[in-house]
Amino acid sequence: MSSSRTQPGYRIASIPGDGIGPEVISAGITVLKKLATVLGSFNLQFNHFAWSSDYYKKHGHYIPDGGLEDLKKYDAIFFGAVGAPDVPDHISLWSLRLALVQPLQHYANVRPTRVLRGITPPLTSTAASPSNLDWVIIRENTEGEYAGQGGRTHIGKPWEVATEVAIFTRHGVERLMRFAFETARKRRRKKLCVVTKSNAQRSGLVLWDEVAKLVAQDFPDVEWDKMLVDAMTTRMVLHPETLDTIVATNLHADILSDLAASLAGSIGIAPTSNLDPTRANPSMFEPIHGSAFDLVGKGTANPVGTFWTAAEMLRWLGEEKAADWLMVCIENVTEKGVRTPDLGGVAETEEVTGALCEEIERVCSGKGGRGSGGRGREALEAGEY
Ligand SMILES: NC(=O)C1=CN([C@@H]2O[C@H](COP(=O)(O)OP(=O)(O)OC[C@H]3O[C@@H](n4cnc5c(N)ncnc54)[C@H](O)[C@@H]3O)[C@@H](O)[C@H]2O)C=CC1
Ligand SMILES: CC(=O)C(=O)O
Ligand SMILES: [K+]
Ligand SMILES: [Mn+2]
Repeated sequence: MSSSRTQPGYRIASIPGDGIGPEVISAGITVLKKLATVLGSFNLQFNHFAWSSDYYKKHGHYIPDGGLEDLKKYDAIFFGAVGAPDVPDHISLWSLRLALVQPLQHYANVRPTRVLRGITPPLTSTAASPSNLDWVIIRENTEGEYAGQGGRTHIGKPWEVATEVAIFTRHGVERLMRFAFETARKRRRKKLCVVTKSNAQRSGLVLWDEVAKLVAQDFPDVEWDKMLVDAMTTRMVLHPETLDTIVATNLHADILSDLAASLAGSIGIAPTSNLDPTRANPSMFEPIHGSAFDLVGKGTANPVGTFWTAAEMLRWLGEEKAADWLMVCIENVTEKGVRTPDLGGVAETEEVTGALCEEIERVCSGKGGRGSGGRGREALEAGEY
């Protein structure tokens, strides 16, 4: 790779996947390359993997032999989405996304949500204002309801039986709870809400609660509470200011995090990090949304979720400052009103991407100033963001 002795370089495996995945990943790579060029403090090298539903239809598999081992040579994976109208969703999801996060032990799925500058959340009559909707949802990502345990017998017969067994291991729950408490501890409010359903789910979720309580003893500085998942939806809508860090099971957090993104504006803005916190394997970064067949080819997919994802990826790689600057530039663009239709705007994916590249040039190359609209480099260096 091309990194000089003084510059860190990162090898990124990009897997755009299906539907709008390639549209938003291409936008994300454009922005990341721009940022790396303008800052000049690190190098990024992208290698593309064509693993997708089209590839599956040609080859009979999503991940070729040795593919997983290849991926392990990269510093991070930049993923779009998987899912196509002519492949059953459980085949596509299990053959690509879940076929990566499980063996790569991406047990912590991290989903921050807040109201970006300039965006008016859809439910303006509730409390979801920028100052009080600022959350991180930690989703258990390798077991629970998506452990893959189950099966079907007597297929097609009237007496057919199908099982879908949720798996909760003490090891899996404990490592996730530790990660969640640590995340909460690093945030200003040091608050954690443990989402559960231990009234109806009387085994796995009872273990979940017990382990949360045990782990909490090691974090006396974190204020925590417990909430049943059904009631949690109302708390998110009506009392967002009472929440900060949230930990939930694979299924519960999958649902709550789409709700969270929409409360903050749109499913099109939110990022996801699939982390192996031990760093034994490269972690994987993707927007929260899926392949959105309904938007494919229209050029209006919101790329902001992928841009925010790119910032989270840089942060995980150790490029904290670049991540902060990218977020400031993203919010300068949302504040200017260059937005896709899901956010009430008229801009296309390409226009938002172009506006962000211009903003990166303006702010990060030192040309930006406080008076020139949005926030500039001086403000960044003064810590005013
Ligand atoms: N991580 C992954 O790869 C995921 C894959 N999927 C797959 O994606 C396919 C479609 O699933 P859906 O349930 O429809 O979820 P989806 O997230 O693809 O779309 C839900 C709704 O949000 C809108 N939307 C999504 N992303 C957007 C963006 N960037 N900008 C503007 N609007 C956006 C879509 O137009 C649609 O109306 C399925 O095959 C599903 O299995 C779904 C979620 C995650
Ligand atoms: C598959 C899915 O919906 C997710 O990972 O969020
Ligand atoms: K995705
Ligand atoms: Mn989801």
